[in-house]
Amino acid sequence: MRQTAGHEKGSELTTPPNISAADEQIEVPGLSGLTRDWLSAIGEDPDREGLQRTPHRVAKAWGFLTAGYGQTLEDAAGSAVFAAEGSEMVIVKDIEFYSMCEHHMLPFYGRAHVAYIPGDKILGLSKFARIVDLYSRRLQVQERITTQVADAIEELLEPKGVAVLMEGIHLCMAMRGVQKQNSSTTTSAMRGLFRNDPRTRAEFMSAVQGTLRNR
Ligand SMILES: Nc1nc2c(ncn2[C@@H]2O[C@H](COP(=O)(O)OP(=O)(O)OP(=O)(O)O)[C@@H](O)[C@H]2O)c(=O)[nH]1
Ligand SMILES: [Zn+2]
Repeated sequence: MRQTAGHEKGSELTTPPNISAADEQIEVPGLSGLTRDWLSAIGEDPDREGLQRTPHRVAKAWGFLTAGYGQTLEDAAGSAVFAAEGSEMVIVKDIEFYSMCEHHMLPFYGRAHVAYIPGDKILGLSKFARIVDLYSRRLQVQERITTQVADAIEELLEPKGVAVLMEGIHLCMAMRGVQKQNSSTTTSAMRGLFRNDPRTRAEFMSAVQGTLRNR
């Protein structure tokens, strides 16, 4: 796996390892040359004015879109595990995500909803979004992101239950291939009480229901 250090980060190595706007400036090594070839392969002239800087822009954009490869769960969320303050369900909903499908390298995007029931530990709220980004910013399938987010929360918090629900729109199904503009895909991972107790699952589903696709 590519590491952040391979991104020619230079003096920025001292900055916190969170994904930030600075990551956008880091080119994936070697990608600009490949992008030049790609442009030629599709019949473009990589030297025409509008495309001259495109290989570098693409290499930077992909540095951002795949920044998750250079991060660990500890980097993303390890600093904000605290002693529990209660044992009621916590729901962080409407976390937008953007990812790239591993089959076509085209975007899919949507919203993630994450809930857990604490055991002895709780997590800083922003870290749920950081965990979603950590696993979205790679080549992915939606099911795997969903499972990885649930696994990560279990690993960090050992909670009584975890629920992750993701709704995604896949451009590989809209702008090419089957060309279905209105379909969306929902994936879920239910663990512990969310799997075993129908009332807990129902409480979560009703909390996130209104937010599902209506756009
Ligand atoms: N399960 C799953 N499938 C996905 C995801 N993203 C894209 N796909 C699917 O991956 C499949 C790849 O199918 P293939 O038949 O190998 O590729 P293809 O000929 O380009 O397929 P079409 O998209 O049907 O034209 C397609 O059905 C995509 O819709 C995802 O996140 N999860
Ligand atoms: Zn695809």
